[in-house]
Amino acid sequence: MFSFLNKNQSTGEVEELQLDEANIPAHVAIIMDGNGRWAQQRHLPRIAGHKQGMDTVKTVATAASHLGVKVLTLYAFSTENWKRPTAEVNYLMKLPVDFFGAFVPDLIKNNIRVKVMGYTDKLPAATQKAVRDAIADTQHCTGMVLNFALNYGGRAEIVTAVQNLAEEVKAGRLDPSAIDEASIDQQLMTADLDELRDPDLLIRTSGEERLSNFMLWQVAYSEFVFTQQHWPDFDQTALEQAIYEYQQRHRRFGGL
Ligand SMILES: CCc1cc(N2CCCCCC2)n2ncc(-c3ccc(F)cc3)c2n1
Repeated sequence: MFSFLNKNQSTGEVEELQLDEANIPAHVAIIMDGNGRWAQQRHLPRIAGHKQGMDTVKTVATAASHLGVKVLTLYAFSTENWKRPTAEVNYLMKLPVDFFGAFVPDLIKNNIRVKVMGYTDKLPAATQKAVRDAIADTQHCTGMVLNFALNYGGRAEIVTAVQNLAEEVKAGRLDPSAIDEASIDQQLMTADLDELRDPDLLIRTSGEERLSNFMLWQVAYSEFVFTQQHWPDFDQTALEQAIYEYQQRHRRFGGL
């Protein structure tokens, strides 16, 4: 059992809650929202929120790994984020470079492997190199997979999958009647996660209750937990609270 202290929202009392170690979600996906608002509330530039948010990535990845999560997917940059101010996009594109220098040694100590899904060929060369280095330097790790969604969009992912299948049909290698859910699963960017492709739990921080084009196919059966704190304020306790909420919905009572 993992126990943690929780402030009861209705009574205000602090209570000790337990997580069921046998019911930890294998794949947790997080939409890391609220970085800009966190900064603005402190009269800081928006990029200060992104920088603080990167520290939260390390805290939450370490906590998830210790809890026994097998895949942690983080929505770091969407295909829509290119519309943000140029200065902010340029800053964001440097974060994987900073991450690689600052956090990869700690990830290796925690046996955490970095994976990235998205249209990374559209990223600046220095960003692509940092991503390749983070993947290469952690590929020997056998613990939790830390999967960054980078220049990722759920609809674009499905369009690419359909285009690939259409090419197979056009080449005479696939009959349309043979296309099923498994065929599409195999064309998605999560295919190499095998039976851990689909998030068991999707968390979105900062109060918004939207998917924002994230893993649209894979979250078909996921539990959604929306939390109020901005991503830079998210921490191990917030993760434990979200998993506790997930477990209340997935009460197994000893069954499967
Ligand atoms: C390129 C956009 C971006 C933004 C970002 N933020 C900003 C958004 C939300 C808060 C977290 C910090 N992070 N944090 C880690 C990475 C990262 C990505 C790939 C990789 F291989 C290693 C690290 C990252 N990438």
